[in-house]
Amino acid sequence: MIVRTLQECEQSNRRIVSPDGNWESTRMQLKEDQTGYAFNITTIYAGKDFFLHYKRHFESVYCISGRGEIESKVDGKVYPITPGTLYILDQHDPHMLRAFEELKLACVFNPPLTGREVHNPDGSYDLEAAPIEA
Ligand SMILES: CC(=O)NCC[C@H](N)C(=O)O
Repeated sequence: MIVRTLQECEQSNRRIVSPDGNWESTRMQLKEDQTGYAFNITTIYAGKDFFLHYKRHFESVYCISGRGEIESKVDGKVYPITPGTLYILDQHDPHMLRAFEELKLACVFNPPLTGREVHNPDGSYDLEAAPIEA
């Protein structure tokens, strides 16, 4: 069994701040845990509006707090994000993410993140980013 707290993870190199200034994410569970998926607590900063496209990952995102929306760039549909909303990117869907207020999100990735992923210019993550201790 592995037990970690958000507080201890936030105070370690598991907390990644996006260089584009849009978000930060605390990587609580990673590939090195050998479970086949990763679990992160992500904060999207208020007012941010940006493009994401996980070409090599599936992601499920559960809203804990805040208010925003997700727009599919496949069909243009817009879905509100409020506490209790889960969106599942099961088709590697390109999308816009908008935070009207700061969003606190619980995010699961398959395949698992390796540690220091930040977005490529095309909105994707690489499959093997540097580990957190790098
Ligand atoms: C919702 C989303 O994908 N935000 C970007 C950060 C990501 N959740 C991560 O933890 O790397």
